[in-house]
Amino acid sequence: MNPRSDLAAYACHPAASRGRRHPETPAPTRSEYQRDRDRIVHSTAFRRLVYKTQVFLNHEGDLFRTRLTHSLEVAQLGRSIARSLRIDEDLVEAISLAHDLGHTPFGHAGQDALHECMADHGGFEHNLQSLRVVDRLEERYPHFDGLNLTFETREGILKHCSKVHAQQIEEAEPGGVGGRFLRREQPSLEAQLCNLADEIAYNAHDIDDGVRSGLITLDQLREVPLFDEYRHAAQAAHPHLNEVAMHRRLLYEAIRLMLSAQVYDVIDATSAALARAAPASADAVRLSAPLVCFSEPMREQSVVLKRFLFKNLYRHAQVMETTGRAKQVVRDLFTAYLQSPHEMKPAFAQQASAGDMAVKARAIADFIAGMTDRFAVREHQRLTGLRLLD
Ligand SMILES: Nc1nc2c(ncn2[C@H]2C[C@H](O)[C@@H](COP(=O)(O)OP(=O)(O)OP(=O)(O)O)O2)c(=O)[nH]1
Repeated sequence: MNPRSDLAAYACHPAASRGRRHPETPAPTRSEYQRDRDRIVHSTAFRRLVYKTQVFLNHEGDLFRTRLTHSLEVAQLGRSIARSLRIDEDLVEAISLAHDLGHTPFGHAGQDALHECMADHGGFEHNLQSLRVVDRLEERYPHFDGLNLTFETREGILKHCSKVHAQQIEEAEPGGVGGRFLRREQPSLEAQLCNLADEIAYNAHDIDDGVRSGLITLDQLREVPLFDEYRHAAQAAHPHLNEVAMHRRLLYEAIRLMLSAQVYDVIDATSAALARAAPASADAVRLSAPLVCFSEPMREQSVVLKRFLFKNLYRHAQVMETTGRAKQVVRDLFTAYLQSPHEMKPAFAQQASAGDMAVKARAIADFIAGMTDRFAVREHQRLTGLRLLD
């Protein structure tokens, strides 16, 4: 091991990685986690994120977040916190950029519909699918499937996992990334940080996209104390932002202040938790509760913001209406490929015809999950003659 003085003892040190499933010669100039990050950025699944829904369907507007811009924002927030905590920024970046690779087209609507279609075949879950993408579905290297990422990046990607799935992963890969769910252990600090950065990022950008879309208003946001506090701070510091023509800048400034406050809060609360727990190694952070955390008041405020977004944006009638049509597209695609697997790309068609019903269903789920929104819409039109989404 080659300890790096910029990293704390509790950080994941790349030279002490638990390694890759297929051994490879180390890169001459890059750390193992840099190499993971680079593999993710060059993957096909990563490029597809640009045309995948975060909340608003991809065709609804060019300026809304997509899974790609969301992942970049998570990486940005994660890296800046990681540097302050002296944990590995490259690992945080790799996990952040890969955490949503398994998302279906049409965001939560697509995932829910695919989960229903797969009810008799083990279901569908985007976290498991993200791992499946980096472990199996990417086809880029001569001697292995997937990207052959390090244990630490793969473990960070698998944010949630049921006991049943964890057991299956553990049987296939003893001592692997499923084990911590069976032992009820937290992952590395880098992975813990990505989970929180994900939440901070989407809470902030969904306010921005929600107001941009007109589905929520600045006035409504008065009921969210976290946002309201920084809106008032922005108005007090810059009175000209009260003019109606300046309201977009007011929104940005309030979000900017809110983001900064959350970042500093995580740094302070986590530093205090680390000081109390005093973990002497990367393994010593694997406790039952996360060490990367908000302070209690910030956590409570963040929950209020989340609830507001859920009620007023994610369950808005207009979002629900497109959600219904997006689910129909996914269900119809699944039915069409079940009847005619040869309509899929050859690799998936071949897979579907090579096994029993469960193998066939999984091949169809993999094919659909990999689609971008617009590819799914076009494919649906080709197979059904209907255009449900424009
Ligand atoms: N349209 C819609 N969007 C939702 C819903 N629930 C969450 N979202 C939005 C909020 C965020 O922009 C994003 C977060 O979803 P993710 O799938 O990335 O995170 P989630 O916490 O559901 O899963 P995760 O813990 O990351 O595995 O999706 C929903 O029911 N409908």
